[in-house]
Formats: sequence, C-alpha cells, structure tokens
Amino acid sequence: MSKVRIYTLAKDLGVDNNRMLQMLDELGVSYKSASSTLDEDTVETIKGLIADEQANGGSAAAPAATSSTPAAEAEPAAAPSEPAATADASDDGVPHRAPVVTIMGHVDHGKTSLLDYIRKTKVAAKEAGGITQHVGAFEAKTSKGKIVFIDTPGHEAFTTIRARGANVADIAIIVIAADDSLMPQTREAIAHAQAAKVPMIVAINKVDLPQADPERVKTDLTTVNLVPEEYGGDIIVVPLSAKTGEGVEDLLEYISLTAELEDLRADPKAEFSGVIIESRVDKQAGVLATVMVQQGTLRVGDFLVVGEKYGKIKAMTNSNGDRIKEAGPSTPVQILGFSEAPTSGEKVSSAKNEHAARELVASRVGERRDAEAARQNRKLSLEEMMGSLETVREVNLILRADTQGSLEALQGILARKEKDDVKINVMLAGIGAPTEGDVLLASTAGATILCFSVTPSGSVTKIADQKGIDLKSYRIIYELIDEVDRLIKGNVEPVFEEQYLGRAEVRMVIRHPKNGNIAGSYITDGSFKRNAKAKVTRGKQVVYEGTIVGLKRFKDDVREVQKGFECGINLDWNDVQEGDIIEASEMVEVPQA
Ligand SMILES: Nc1nc2c(ncn2[C@@H]2O[C@H](COP(=O)(O)OP(=O)(O)OP(=O)(O)O)[C@@H](O)[C@H]2O)c(=O)[nH]1
Repeated sequence: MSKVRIYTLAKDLGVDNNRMLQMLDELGVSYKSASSTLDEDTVETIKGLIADEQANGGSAAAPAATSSTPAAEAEPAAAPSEPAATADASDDGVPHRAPVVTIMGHVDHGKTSLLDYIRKTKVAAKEAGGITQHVGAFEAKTSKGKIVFIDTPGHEAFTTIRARGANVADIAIIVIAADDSLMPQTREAIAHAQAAKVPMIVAINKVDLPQADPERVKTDLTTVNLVPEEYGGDIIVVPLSAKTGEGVEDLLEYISLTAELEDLRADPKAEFSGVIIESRVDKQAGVLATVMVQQGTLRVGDFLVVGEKYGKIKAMTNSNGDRIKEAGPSTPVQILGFSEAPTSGEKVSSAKNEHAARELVASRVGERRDAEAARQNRKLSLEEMMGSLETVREVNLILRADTQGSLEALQGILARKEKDDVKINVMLAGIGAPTEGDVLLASTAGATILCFSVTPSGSVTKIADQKGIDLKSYRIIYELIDEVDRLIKGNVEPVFEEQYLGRAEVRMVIRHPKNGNIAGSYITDGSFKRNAKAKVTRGKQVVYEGTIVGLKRFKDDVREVQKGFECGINLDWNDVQEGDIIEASEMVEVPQA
C-alpha cells in the first residue's frame, strides 16, 4: 500500500481533520499538516483505534457521526455532552463560516486570470443581459462549500485593509508563474502574508506553457524558507493553469482543507461587525460600499457606523448583483446608504436605531479628542521608553538593496547578531527601491525600513514621514549594521556631538569655472576632512557655517589633509576671502551605555 495523506484517511474513515490530527498527536506521530502522508503502520493503527472506539461507542468519529445523525435523534444518555447543534456547529453552537481568500503575486503571473477562471466556472451565471457589477469580492460555490474571493488582486489592497487594523483574508494564495518563478513582488506578497500571519497556499500557474518549470519554483521557494510539502515542509503547492483550468479544482480543495483546519467560525446571531472592502460613488445611485460581514447579520434598514459617520442601509445586493434583505458572516454585500464613501479597511459596526448610531458617533468623537489630549500631556512609562524589560524583543526590518548579493550579505551579518533576548525579524528582503507597500507593511508590523545602495522615491519618503515610519538609506554596509545595532540596543536614537578637527588659514582664493571659489589654504592645526562641517571667521566674526564639499591637493581630490600641508578647500559658499580662518569639525556618535 502506498502512503496515504492525512486528510484522505480522515475522509475515508469519516473523521474530521482536526480529530485526526489530535489522534496523531496522541500517538506521537509527527506531521507538518493535514496533507502530510502517513506510513502503512500508522494508517493501520489509526484504523484499529477508530474501529475500537466506534465499537465502544467512543468519540473518535463523533464529529462525523453527529453530522450524519441529527443531534435531536441522539440518545441523551449516550452522549450527554453533545450539543444540539447543526453539523457544522461547534460545542458552543457557533457555526462554521466560509473562508475569505486573497490572491497575491508578481505582476503578470496570472492573478486576474485565476480569479476570472474561478468566477466563470464557480459563480452562477446571471441571466442574459444581466450585468454583474464589480464589488471587490465574489462568492464561489464549490463541492466543498462556499469560498469568498477578494477580487482586487495584489497585496496593496490586502495591506491597505491591514494598515487600518482589519484582517479580512483568512487564506492567501500566492500565484507564481511556472515560467518565471519567484520575482520581487512574489517575495513582497509572501512577506505581507507572513506579517499578517495568514496561511499561504502557493499556486504555480501557467503549467500549460512548454517552458513551465514547476520544479524550479519549488526549489526557489526554499530560498525564502518556504519548504513545499513534497520536500518535507509544510507549504501546500498546487500546480495549475488559469488558462486551461487544470489544477484549479485541486486549489479549491486545498483552500477548503486549510479553512477546515483553521476552524473558521462566526455567529450570525452575534452583534454585527464588518469591514469595508471598497467603495465608489455611482453618478446615479450615490455611494456604493462593499462590506464584508465578519460576524452577525446585516439587514436592510439597519444603521451602520463607520469611523465617525453613520448611514442607514437603503438597499443591499450580493456579489452576484441580486437584491437581498439580509447577509450573514463571510458575505460580501454592496450597500447603498452611506452619505460619504468610506475607505477600504474601515471597520463597520451597527446600531439599533438612528439615535444609537448618533450616540456611538458622538462617543467616538469624544474618545478621539480625549486620546489626542492625553497624547499631548502624557508622561511615558519606563517600559514605553525602554521597551519590555522581560520578554524577547523583536526588531522588525524591511531590507532593500541594489542586488541579491548585497541582500544576502546583509542577511548573513544580521543573522549573527541575534541574541537570546532580541530576535531580528527580516519581514521582507527585496531588490530595488522601497515601495509604498513596504511602508504599509512597516506600519502594520512596526518595522524599520533600511535601504542599502538604493534611494527611496520622494513619494515613498513622504508617506513614510506621514506614517511615522523610519526609512533610512545607507551607502556603506557597516553604517547600516550600526543602525541595526542601535535598534537591537533598544531603539535608542544615536546621540552625536561635535568634535573639533582642525584649523586652516585662507592664503588665496582660486576661481574655478565649475566649482566656484576655492579657498587655497594652509592647515595650521589638526586635519581637514571632506564632508566635515566648516566655520569661517573673518576677524572676530563668524561669516559662514556649512560643509566642506571638496578637498584638493594640487589637482587631485582627496579625503583628508593633515596639519602642515596646503590644500584647496571647496565650501558650498562663494564669498570666502584671503585671511579668513576656517575651522573644521565633525559630528561623532557618542557611544551609549
Ligand atoms: N499560458 C498561460 N497564460 C496565462 C495563464 N494565466 C495567465 N496567463 C496570461 O498571463 C498574462 C498575465 O495574466 P494576468 O491574469 O493579467 O496576470 P496578473 O497577475 O493579474 O497581472 P497584473 O494584474 O498586471 O498584476 C495574460 O496574458 C494571461 O493571458 C496560464 O495559466 N497559462
């Protein structure tokens, strides 16, 4: 008999996956996930155990038994603790909900095509003439139940939602083209899913192409520490083609399997909460917002509060464009009734009536004002200043460098810097300048962005400033490492002090066609260095303070000139005169205790 996957065995024996994993734990059998394989002996042992337990009226197959036997019919004496719940309800009666899935990956690797294929084959077609509006999410019906797909592919949408503190996706599909393998945005997508702690499934797309090389993708995945199951790891990898549809059914199966293991539940009777997926203003209809119901049930006529605004649901449509009256957990619905377009990622709550909605808004406004006032007056606690004094501290970093070689060198050095009480967590190591996505990732994960030999664009720097993210660029690897050392020590900003370097007399002024006026000088004390600070005094008066932008000995540019030598000093200033005294100094970091 060949090896058997855990979930296949669970299915064959009518036991749910979680129970099967629990049994394996009890037997001390190690596995990576429910799709790991079991050897023949273990399979026989499990079969024997289940047969015994069933014969003794035990609980091994209880979940399956309850699903085939309505609880109402069960003997109360035989199963006193069993809930009178539906097949998919937990012990406390909270039913399962459909998984919400997001698709991420590098440009052109086939995210949209995959979504289109699923939509085409798994969403009930509208009647001829019916137009399904894009609402930001759709529900696919599969043989394993409903799966909800966020249909704005890419990690920007995912991270924008996360940046507002909301988590919508339960599972992330990382699409990688089989003819292209891992690309920069693939790495970013992986980092985003990891930062959100969302389980990942890798879809190797375009396997229909003659040049497709799925094996290479699997090997490349190991370079980012994602080890496919076939290689003994725990990453589910599904080869597929969004063009022919081959493998898509497998992907849907794995999504359902992952969802089952995640044990996703939500109570339709609980208080409503949801998240804005997207919104737009329609010229005729007005503001249309798509809300993902996360808990509770939404009904037409309900009052909704988003941030400091509220609205009443006038009409609601599902992702298929049908008018509906109510929507339960894991349902994306388009809502008409907001007066202003809410932003994606904003959390939505409901209120009993207009008065309650107004009160909720008023209390939020009050809370915000109090928080603002408190921020201004607050004294920091020791722990806030120093970081937690006991626990292991994590230094979250996003690294950006010009080449793969520099990235690897940096990661190698950083790995050696980890200590028992400090963990260095490189959330993303990417080639090229940092992106807006990096800033969002940094803001959700509390990370610092360190760039080596790449320059952030003005717009990215601006967003980082707005969000209060540390984004630093270095040309010298050891300066970057110094910064990491500082972060390890406890995020203490470096303290610099000005240190005197030397003094020079200006003996003649040389006019240079390109560089302006150069001070032909004689160093009377200490030394001068390029890029040092300069202070020029004329008589008793300081006439200039700035930087030494260039130093020349004869025709050569030099870094440093010592006492007793003549040199040309180029200041970023044109009014230097013979007889001026130039004093050079530099800012030196003061080592912190
Ligand atoms: N042969 C083949 N081509 C595919 C497959 N999936 C996608 N493509 C093609 O690859 C190209 C890119 O596909 P898209 O679905 O637009 O890729 P994307 O990842 O959504 O791209 P962006 O939206 O630009 O990020 C298109 O020309 C598709 O027709 C596939 O499975 N096989």
